[in-house]
Amino acid sequence: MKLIQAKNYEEMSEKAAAFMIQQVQSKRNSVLGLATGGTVIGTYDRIVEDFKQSNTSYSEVHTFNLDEYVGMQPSDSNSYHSYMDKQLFRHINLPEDHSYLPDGMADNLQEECQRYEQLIKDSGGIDLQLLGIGQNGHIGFNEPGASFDSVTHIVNLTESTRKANARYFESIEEVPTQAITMGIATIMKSKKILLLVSGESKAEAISRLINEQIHNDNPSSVLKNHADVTIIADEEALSLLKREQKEVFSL
Ligand SMILES: O=P(O)(O)OC[C@H]1O[C@](O)(CO)[C@@H](O)[C@@H]1O
Repeated sequence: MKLIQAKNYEEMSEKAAAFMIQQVQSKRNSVLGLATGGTVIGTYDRIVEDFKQSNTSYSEVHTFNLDEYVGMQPSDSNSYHSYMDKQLFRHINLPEDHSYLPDGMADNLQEECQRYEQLIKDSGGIDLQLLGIGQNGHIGFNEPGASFDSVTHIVNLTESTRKANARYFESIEEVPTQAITMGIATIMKSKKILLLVSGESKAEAISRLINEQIHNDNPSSVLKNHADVTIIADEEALSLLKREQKEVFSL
């Protein structure tokens, strides 16, 4: 794992956008794995700014999102379909039929999981997967206890994740109880992984990822088994790590 330290959220977002843009510029038909949530919004903003000012083209790129809520219409403002459209897709020249998210409204959710996993395989696999991390160490919606062998599947969301995501809804009761998520094995098959971590609320999660043994109690710890992971984290997120620990991984 490599660690790139950033001063704050803005600097983390700039560095992350530069990393993603570099991927697309070096391989025009990159397959990108994308995440939702608060952490990655600044990164998408900067990718959009760059698109407006430069020649970076997304016309040959394909994207696969990590997850989507079960039982939520794509048109619902809280769906991850809506989030991606609002934050990124409508602002860049990514063809409409090049972006994929799981269909949380599918009649047969099991079949939908298999179909999604197959689509990723058929695309040639993900070149660069962007990840955030949950306070409990989740990646995608792979909650503590998730099997490291899991592929795309349906999950029951933990109370802590529903609480953390309730900020986007009127009340916690409205937060869905299930989601479809890429599994840990799906994520680990990506050729490169970029993990973004920002703020004090994630300090414990990143400290556990670096300090603890690899165990499925902490899903993010599996990333230590991947050959090409870059973490971009800001000072608040790194506040529980000692200087020597940061230096071991720093670029
Ligand atoms: O960036 P946030 O909002 O803290 O969320 C962390 C992670 O949890 C999720 O919301 C769950 O999938 C991811 O989308 C995100 O990367």
